Amino acid sequence: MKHQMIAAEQPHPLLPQGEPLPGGQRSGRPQYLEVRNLRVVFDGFTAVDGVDLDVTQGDLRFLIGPNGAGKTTIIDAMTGLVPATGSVNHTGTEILGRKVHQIAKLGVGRTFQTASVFENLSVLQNLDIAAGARRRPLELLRRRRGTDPAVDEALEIIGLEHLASKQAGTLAHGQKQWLEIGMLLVQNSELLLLDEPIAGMSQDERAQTGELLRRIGANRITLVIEHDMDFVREYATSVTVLAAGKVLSEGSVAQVQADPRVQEVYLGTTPAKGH
Ligand SMILES: Nc1ncnc2c1ncn2[C@@H]1O[C@H](COP(=O)(O)OP(=O)(O)OP(=O)(O)O)[C@@H](O)[C@H]1O
Repeated sequence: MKHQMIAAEQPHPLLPQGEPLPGGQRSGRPQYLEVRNLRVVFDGFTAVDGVDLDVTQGDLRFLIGPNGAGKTTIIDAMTGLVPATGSVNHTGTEILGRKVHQIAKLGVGRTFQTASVFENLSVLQNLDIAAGARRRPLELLRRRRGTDPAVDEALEIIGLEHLASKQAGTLAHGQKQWLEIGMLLVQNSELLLLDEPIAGMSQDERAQTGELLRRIGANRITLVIEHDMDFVREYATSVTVLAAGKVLSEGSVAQVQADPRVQEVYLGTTPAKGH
């Protein structure tokens, strides 16, 4: 299937703009995520214990921490999957307490550890369905007359143009994850919450995913949960370390790695006196 070329003189908001930077965009009015005192309690067990987070558009923030630290629960709370208290502000709009589909409509997109694509449909059909979620009636009418530029752009960005007509269920593990990310792109998700996107990937797929995150992270707010420290070192522009439901440390990769509290949590070493 032939896809429409993207006119260079008409950049679409999906197209990458530069590279992610520590601290995110510093000019204009960047979008932001501001989490305050986020708390999730399961039957008396506090899984997320008063978390504050600030992430600016253009920053590629990684959320790391030992098993059970509360990383996935934070994303679940932000996307309406578990009840929480506190505040989650997406560029001036409070999203905590809203329903899952309302949060998605407010530009918040997430992926799961296991990709959730429609296995029996083609790559293109998956993207088309995702795009349908954001189309207005006029756009739906226009859609019937040709391909949706946003779908073509997403195919290009995730590198699956050559597999557009392939059944999603037959894709390699990494390709499914990229398709899921593509589905968020066509929904115009401005805030991306990605839960261990490289889990189970080959070395090649990891590198390609890292480059994909760089391409899409430059003009979005991106929070990535990750365990693989080599990947974090390579691609994070900033890191938040979580332990026992609380933020333990935050900063550049070098800063958090040098933090004795982080070393203690990861390696069980005793922090030096005075820290
Ligand atoms: N639905 C639930 N009911 C009860 N406890 C839960 C529920 N979901 C998570 N927990 C508990 O909350 C804590 C945080 O879990 P969470 O999955 O957020 O950790 P995580 O940092 O993402 O861990 P991992 O890196 O292993 O995925 C864990 O102790 C977990 O057992």
